[in-house]
Amino acid sequence: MVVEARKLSLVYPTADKPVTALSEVDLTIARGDFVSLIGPSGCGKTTLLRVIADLERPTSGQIAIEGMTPEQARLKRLYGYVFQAPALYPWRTVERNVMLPLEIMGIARAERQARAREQLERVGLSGFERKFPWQLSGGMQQRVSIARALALQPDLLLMDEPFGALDEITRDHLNLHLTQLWRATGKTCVFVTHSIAEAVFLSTRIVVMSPRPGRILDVIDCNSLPRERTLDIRESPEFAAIAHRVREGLKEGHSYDD
Ligand SMILES: Nc1ncnc2c1ncn2[C@@H]1O[C@H](COP(=O)(O)OP(=O)(O)OP(=O)(O)O)[C@@H](O)[C@H]1O
Repeated sequence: MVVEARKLSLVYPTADKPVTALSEVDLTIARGDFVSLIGPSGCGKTTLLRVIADLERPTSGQIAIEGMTPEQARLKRLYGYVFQAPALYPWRTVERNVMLPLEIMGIARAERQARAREQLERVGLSGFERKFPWQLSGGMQQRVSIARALALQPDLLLMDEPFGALDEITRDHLNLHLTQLWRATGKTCVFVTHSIAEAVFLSTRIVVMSPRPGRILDVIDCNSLPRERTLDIRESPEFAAIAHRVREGLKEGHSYDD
């Protein structure tokens, strides 16, 4: 298992009263899975992703990443993390943004550049190496941040609503791109989203979370959909059936506020 969490709880101590963000979460993620976390705003999706990434420590429960503690996994750079906003340095070119984590790791310049170019090609940005982030669209910037996460050659890719701020057409395009990239690389992905359609389109499994404190209400298998996904699968009855089950799960948690 790439991720194994047992009875994971996390309470944020705040000035007035403690906030329970996660409550007894059990989750296992196998190699090559694409798992989406979906749930209402504030239900603890980002917190769960941050616990996997060792950016937060759980208050109780256990979590292992490839059999290691999250800290060991972080130090071994087993994961790449893509944030909600692209978080690129405006004074660095696209290529030098992708090279930055490799620079920090002390990787030689030639290798850094080769890896950055390879990953930029993977996300369809060959030819943009020397541009600055502000010369690119929002969708392209987010592809740069995916390339940056991939440049570390992680086993696990953690993505926190990477396409949330983009228009629907760009989002469709990037979803298609991401599913192709996932198939080509065989990476394990954990993806936070608010969008039912996006979760169904991308995932092998969807984890439906309750409003705060975040608990897991349902884990939905998406393998009735073909592994190779094209945008037209969204018109299929299998797609509709899975989307329906996600919606029902969210409703059960009294969280469906559309
Ligand atoms: N550092 C913190 N200190 C105190 N409370 C926090 C902290 N970080 C998050 N919270 C609270 O914990 C709960 C879960 O937050 P989290 O960001 O994990 O939710 P989310 O599901 O990712 O939300 P969204 O979909 O809006 O991004 C929220 O109520 C949030 O206000």
